[in-house]
Amino acid sequence: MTFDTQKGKFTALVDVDLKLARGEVVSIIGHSGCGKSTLLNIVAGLNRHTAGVLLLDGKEVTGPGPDRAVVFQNHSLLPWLSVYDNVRLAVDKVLSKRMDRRQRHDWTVHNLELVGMGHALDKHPHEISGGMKQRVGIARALAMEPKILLMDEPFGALDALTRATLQDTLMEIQAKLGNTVIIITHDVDEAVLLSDRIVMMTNGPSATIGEICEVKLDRPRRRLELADDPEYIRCRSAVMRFLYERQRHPKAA
Ligand SMILES: Nc1ncnc2c1ncn2[C@@H]1O[C@H](COP(=O)(O)OP(=O)(O)OP(=O)(O)O)[C@@H](O)[C@H]1O
Repeated sequence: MTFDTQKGKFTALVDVDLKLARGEVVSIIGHSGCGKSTLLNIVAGLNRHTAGVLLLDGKEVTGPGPDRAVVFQNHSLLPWLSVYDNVRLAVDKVLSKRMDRRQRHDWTVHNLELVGMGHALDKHPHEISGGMKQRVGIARALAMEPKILLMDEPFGALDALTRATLQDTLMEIQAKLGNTVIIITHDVDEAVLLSDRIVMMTNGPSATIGEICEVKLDRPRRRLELADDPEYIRCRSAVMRFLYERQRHPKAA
């Protein structure tokens, strides 16, 4: 991925070769500015990659589409619409050919209930907490039945307790629905807790995949039980070593 900038060409990513299995949860971790969002935006179709190819179910994708829904760090809800209408808008846009009005209503409510927001359908974004807004954002993304759920630091702006609750919600939903998820995070514990694989990016410019850690922990995962688990500790220190030993100095890397 090369950007044209005022100072000339800037190569953000090179040779990123990654294949996800259906139902897999993969997190992307790396220092600030290494190109995580750029990579996610390529998958989302928001960035047009300048070389290489992106395949989904064997077909090339070249732009955004409802088969890839994004949850951003800052919810991106429409402030003038209720919680219900924020999700309903996406449902109407994506599913009106397949579902009649009644079904679209039920589907909207169902997805909000799935994330624990069934009690706040008529509230507006300014009336609910940051964690609740993220829940609505996740409901909106899930309601589009994407093949891949793309999450760009979805819990990064939340306090630690709310973050933990939402991580648990995400794991419960993923266990139920089998979603394929790519999640960007800065949080090593979050990466180990949520992921089947952790993709560690080298520092930019010309960032690439440095290492991949496979997390061989059974599901469901419970954070308290994991703290002393040898596999948890192994993955955690593998990521820490990568980030703070090998990729510590951006220039040298
Ligand atoms: N549209 C653009 N034009 C020029 N350069 C860009 C553009 N988008 C991103 N970059 C550059 O690409 C590099 C990667 O940016 P990106 O936002 O993907 O990093 P990141 O790993 O997501 O960072 P952070 O963790 O801080 O969010 C940065 O050097 C950034 O300045």
